[in-house]
Amino acid sequence: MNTLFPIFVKLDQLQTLIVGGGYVGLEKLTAVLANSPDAPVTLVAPEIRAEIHELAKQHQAVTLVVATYRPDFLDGKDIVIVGTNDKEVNRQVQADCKARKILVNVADTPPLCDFYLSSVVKKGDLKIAISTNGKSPTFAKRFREVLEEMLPDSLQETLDNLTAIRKQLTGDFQAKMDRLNEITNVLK
Ligand SMILES: C[C@@]1(CC(=O)O)c2cc3[nH]c(cc4nc(cc5[nH]c(cc(n2)[C@H]1CCC(=O)O)[C@@](C)(CC(=O)O)[C@@H]5CCC(=O)O)C(CC(=O)O)=C4CCC(=O)O)c(CCC(=O)O)c3CC(=O)O
Ligand SMILES: NC(=O)C1=CN([C@@H]2O[C@H](COP(=O)(O)OP(=O)(O)OC[C@H]3O[C@@H](n4cnc5c(N)ncnc54)[C@H](O)[C@@H]3O)[C@@H](O)[C@H]2O)C=CC1
Repeated sequence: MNTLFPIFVKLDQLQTLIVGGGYVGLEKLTAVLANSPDAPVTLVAPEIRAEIHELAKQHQAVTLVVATYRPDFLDGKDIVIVGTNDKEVNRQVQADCKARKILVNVADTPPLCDFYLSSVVKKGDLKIAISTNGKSPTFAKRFREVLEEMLPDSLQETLDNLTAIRKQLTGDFQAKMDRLNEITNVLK
């Protein structure tokens, strides 16, 4: 049973720290910015890949720090993603986060994660997050591609129309809900 509880987090309003500036750091920073381009993210590592420098240039709210991890990097942080090539460092960051009640993801160590990243399907304002409970990230990626292919671009128009109708509807909560259920019945 997949007991993970999915939520959609407003990273724009939170402070994120990524520890590690290699392939994993790049992958996670890319995932964050693809969803939340203006999120304030600090990435710390003694060596930072050129692609990460490129990304940081395109996203004003990203700060790169060339340094080895120290616990004070956690000051003021809400969420941490760690993926260095030093397992001891990863474990230390995780322990420091737990002590401060900061949510932490250790990229290649599921048991140490408070949350997992998901595969994300996007069609305009519609966003679908996929989890395989850590069983197969590759399946999640492929299934994302299938759904992306399947969903029509006109979905955004549908959502915009429904927003307009939703704003115009009068009556009590139940009446509005009944009307919206009726209108969207065609989607089934
Ligand atoms: C548990 C989790 C924790 C977390 O990282 O958050 C985790 C863990 C691990 N990933 C590993 C490997 C790979 N991960 C990917 C890709 C993605 N991994 C992502 C999430 C997650 N990965 C979380 C669970 C998500 C779920 O429930 O499905 C995605 C969805 C989101 C993202 O990372 O942004 C993103 C796809 C995004 C997209 O394209 O849609 C690929 C494929 C590729 O890169 O093409 C490979 C190689 C092939 C393979 O192994 O499948 C390994 C083995 C490491 C090793 O062998 O050393 C572990 C550790 C382990 O399993 O023990
Ligand atoms: N590359 C991949 O797609 C995957 C990698 N992994 C594992 O994840 C780990 C990281 O992989 P990569 O990013 O590819 O490694 P990498 O060698 O490209 O990068 C490692 C990064 O960690 C940083 N680092 C090392 N010590 C640090 C410290 N004390 N504080 C802050 N940063 C520090 C380095 O400066 C570098 O930026 C490896 O152990 C690898 O086995 C697991 C799954 C997939």
